[in-house]
Amino acid sequence: MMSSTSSSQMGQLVADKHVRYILMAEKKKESIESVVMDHLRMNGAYWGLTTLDLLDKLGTVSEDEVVSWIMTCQHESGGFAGNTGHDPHILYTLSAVQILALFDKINILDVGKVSSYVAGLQNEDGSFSGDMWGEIDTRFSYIAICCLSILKCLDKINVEKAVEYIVSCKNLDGGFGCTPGAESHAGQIFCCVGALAITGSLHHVDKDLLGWWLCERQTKTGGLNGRPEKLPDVCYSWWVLSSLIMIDRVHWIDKAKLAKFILDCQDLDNGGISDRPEDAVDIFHTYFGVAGLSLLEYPGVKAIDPAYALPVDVINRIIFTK
Ligand SMILES: CN(C(=O)[C@H](Cc1cnc[nH]1)NC(=O)OCc1ccccc1)[C@@H](Cc1ccccc1)C(=O)N[C@@H](Cc1c[nH]c2ccccc12)C(=O)NO
Ligand SMILES: [Zn+2]
Repeated sequence: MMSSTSSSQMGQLVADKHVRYILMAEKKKESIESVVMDHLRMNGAYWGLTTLDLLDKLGTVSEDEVVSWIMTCQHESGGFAGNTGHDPHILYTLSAVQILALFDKINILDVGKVSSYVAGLQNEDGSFSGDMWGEIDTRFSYIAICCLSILKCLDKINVEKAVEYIVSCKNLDGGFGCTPGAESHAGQIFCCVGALAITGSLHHVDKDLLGWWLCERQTKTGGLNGRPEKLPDVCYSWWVLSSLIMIDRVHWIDKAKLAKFILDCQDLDNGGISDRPEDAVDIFHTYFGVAGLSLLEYPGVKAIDPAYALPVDVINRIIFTK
């Protein structure tokens, strides 16, 4: 395709190209990468649709088509699978609930059934398993708390025990790991800080100690990495930045340099954003790049809630209406 971009577009968000990239990806169901990601399709739908909404283009997709596909992924247990006919998992149940929230269609759910599926995954020690096979990870604590909060059913779990378990995963560096004693990782820190923020328990976080670990993630390129000595990656623009915002320490990083890093990861011709400059783009990094720019208040991108990972107008509609 002839390159239609001008040099002036360098350092600018080519929003329309990203919209077209996402809509094309939706259509290319049989493409190799979509087959590989087949079991994650519910996550992929959440990434693509939330990006479209952040760019104010959710209206370009057929709501009925998406919603009816989502419902074909619901299991009799109430949980959702990553694709039609696959096994239910807490990961995909959150994505399904988040997509329905985008379309203001939570009301088509049997909320009791979905919330019982999620609440049923809480263990004696307050932790959460991802599905019936029992794997435990603080990622699942976040997913359960975020999902039940959107469904207004947090009373179905033992929130105190859930918080107690998350705090038991705090490390001496102020960060959090996937289980008690596990190494701090930006992704797990987002999950634990997000869950504590939603449950009003951020007093358990040492904001200066954790803020220091997080701001140290910024490399000389302006990009953020997930652990010391690692390469920067656009998706950490979400895991690290949303955590810094939730603990009020975002002024400790250079926001302009981070925005430039994200913009330099765009494919200016075909749309999409990659994990780092010159790499192949994918839906996952396109979402986390646009969401990162939203957290940086980039012009033309709607505001996203750092804890719920949904547009602020969607959260306001849920939290402030009965
Ligand atoms: C399975 N995934 C991953 O392992 C990615 C791989 C990666 C991308 N860039 C560097 N590595 N890593 C990843 O998601 O790590 C984030 C994370 C967050 C919290 C705990 C553990 C890991 C990616 C898919 C992927 C695979 C390969 C390349 C690009 C995307 C993925 O589906 N991640 C999921 C993990 C996840 C699902 N639900 C969550 C809720 C909260 C936090 C994370 C998730 C995600 O971020 N969904 O929104
Ligand atoms: Zn990444």
